[in-house]
Amino acid sequence: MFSFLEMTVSLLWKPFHRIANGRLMQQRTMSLYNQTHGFREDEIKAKLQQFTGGSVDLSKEDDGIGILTLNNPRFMNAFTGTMMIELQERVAELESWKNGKGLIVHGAENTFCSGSDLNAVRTLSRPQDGVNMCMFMQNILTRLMRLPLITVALIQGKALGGGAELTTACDFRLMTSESEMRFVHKHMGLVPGWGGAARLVQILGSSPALRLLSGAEKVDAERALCLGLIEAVLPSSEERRPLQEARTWLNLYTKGPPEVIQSVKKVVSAGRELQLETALRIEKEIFGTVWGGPANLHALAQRTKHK
Ligand SMILES: CC[C@@H](C(=O)O)C(=O)SCCNC(=O)CCNC(=O)[C@H](O)C(C)(C)COP(=O)(O)OP(=O)(O)OC[C@H]1O[C@@H](n2cnc3c(N)ncnc32)[C@H](O)[C@@H]1OP(=O)(O)O
Repeated sequence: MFSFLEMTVSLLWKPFHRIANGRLMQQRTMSLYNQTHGFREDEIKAKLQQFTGGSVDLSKEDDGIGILTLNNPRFMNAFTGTMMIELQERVAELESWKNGKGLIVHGAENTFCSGSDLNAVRTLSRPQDGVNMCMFMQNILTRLMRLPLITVALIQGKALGGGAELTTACDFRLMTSESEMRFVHKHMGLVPGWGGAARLVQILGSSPALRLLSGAEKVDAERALCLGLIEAVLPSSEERRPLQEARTWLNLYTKGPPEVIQSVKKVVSAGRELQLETALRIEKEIFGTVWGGPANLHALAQRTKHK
């Protein structure tokens, strides 16, 4: 089974870059699981629709930074079934955001997310229901991870279970000093199912990942920074200022035209997921979409000195 980017390489690279970019986007949105894996998306969505409450809100700002808010604070922003479906819809919107450069994922009312809604989990207790929900969320979080945007999880309060897994699907994580991440799955007789284990190993290496999963250890901001799980501990812990601090941090990496920022993320995604030669070919093709482009020609005309 070819990965979405390896299939991209097999495409004839046409001189009309917009066609190529369009195909790149199409490949990016291809799902990990489909009917050949026994995944019946309509069936799982019909089940998830029964578990209502909360919302996943998206604000696409003029500066190219999106704010994705997990909004179910009465229940610590736990993911209801309808929130899982809304997350899929928001990710699809972001995949086609031409002026997008960055995304901050956070929770409402000073806490991140406490994982799946346990009321839904108790009802979806048949093994196949769990596997179907797992494939549904892995499809979404893989598409989130592959967005051509620089993504940051802003962790305030608690990121537990699937909430902790969601943070690993972002490029970066920022925590406030009183926040906590915890992969509690072992205490539920489970392992991560939304892809959090595989991504945690990629982020930390297998030994630290095994400790956090087998110990279901509380990870505070200081320890997360020491592990390399987060980029920075934000100075403020009250409700609203951390979001501004996260925007300021993200702005350090999203200065520039959207097409350039998106291309930077695409070449890094290729290097992160693909065999070297395939990644090199993708890099070459993405390079071809920006070489001689408006940003490149403007920079050349400026005789810029990078002091
Ligand atoms: C693949 C992973 C995925 C899965 O297996 O499907 C999962 O993520 S499973 C869920 C894993 N998450 C948890 O087990 C967290 C459970 N919650 C807690 O441990 C605590 O609530 C907390 C998050 C540490 C917060 O504790 P506290 O500050 O004491 O607040 P409360 O416990 O009173 O919570 C307030 C309110 O919210 C409800 N709540 C919290 N988390 C969930 C949840 N995941 N699902 C449903 N409801 C949740 C909690 O029950 C309280 O409601 P009331 O009891 O009605 O007041």
